Amino acid sequence: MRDAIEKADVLIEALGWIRRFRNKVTVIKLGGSVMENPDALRHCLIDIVFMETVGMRPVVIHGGGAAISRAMAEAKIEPHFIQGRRYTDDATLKIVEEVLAGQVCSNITQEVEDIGGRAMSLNLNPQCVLFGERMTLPGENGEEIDLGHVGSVTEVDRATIENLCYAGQVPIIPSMCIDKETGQKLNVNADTAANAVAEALGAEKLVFLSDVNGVRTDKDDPDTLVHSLNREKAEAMIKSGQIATGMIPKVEACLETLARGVSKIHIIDGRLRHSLLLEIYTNTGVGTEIVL
Ligand SMILES: Nc1ncnc2c1ncn2[C@@H]1O[C@H](COP(=O)(O)OP(=O)(O)O)[C@@H](O)[C@H]1O
Ligand SMILES: CC(=O)N[C@@H](CCC(=O)OP(=O)(O)O)C(=O)O
Repeated sequence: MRDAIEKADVLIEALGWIRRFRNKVTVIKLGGSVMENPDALRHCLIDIVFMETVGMRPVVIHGGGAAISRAMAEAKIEPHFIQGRRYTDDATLKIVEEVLAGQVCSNITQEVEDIGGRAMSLNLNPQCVLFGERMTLPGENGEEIDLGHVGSVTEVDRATIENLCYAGQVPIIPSMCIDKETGQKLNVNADTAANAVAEALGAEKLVFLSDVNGVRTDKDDPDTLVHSLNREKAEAMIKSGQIATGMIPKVEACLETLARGVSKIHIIDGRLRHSLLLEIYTNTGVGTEIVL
């Protein structure tokens, strides 16, 4: 009986949060690293179906960097990353599209349906909701670094995403966009895509599900988790090399998005069972909160 009462207590604790986030959009970025673990992915998707069922409006943006690199290895193409972004030539773009807009997006959509939720894949064919333009990165001496077919999102089809949400469907969006002027498909870093969508939708929350417990001062030591990270500290950690690889675009994009009005951003461990529910529906904060 005591166990049952404790379970009911948990539901009551969630009640306030369920009310607070009812009808509010939360953008969830599913990192490729967490999707490498099918059990972890399944539990993340169960949490997302729960959120939708209790009236939240979850929107999923997914990456798939590890799966792309694997497919490239099979095709004997060496991946090349510049400041956390994949240099994308024609052959790489073809693989990115097959893996992200094809396999990964379909797998997530199918799995949400298998769990009992409703999902809609917004891959490029036939429906694209992310539009953008080719981007470059600034080099050390002020020159522009070319990344090939890599883009940044400049326009989000908000109406399509919101209509799906309000019809009880979870939109599943791969991190690719189309350049409206040229029709060219572009590879987008999934963290920057998630930030663009959160900003365009005026999301209440943006949550990154990764394969680490958050930002750490020593990237290999989970005990060095930084619970709250502001711009000054983030910039210093990037400069010193403490924040490296894929964590750089994630943190940079989060700081930009906060400055543009999304109020809550968290990086949490998608491998920790129910980390998403813990973050949203309990008083136990997990991971790193990014603040201005
Ligand atoms: N300071 C840091 N704290 C935590 N992780 C870091 C840090 N610096 C670099 N990383 C790396 O960033 C990775 C997460 O980014 P990324 O590989 O892009 O994953 P995801 O697929 O979840 O976006 C971690 O697995 C870790 O290796
Ligand atoms: C331009 C660029 O780097 N695009 C990424 C898109 C996928 C991604 O970001 O996946 P994760 O979230 O798993 O890292 C890439 O090609 O890997």
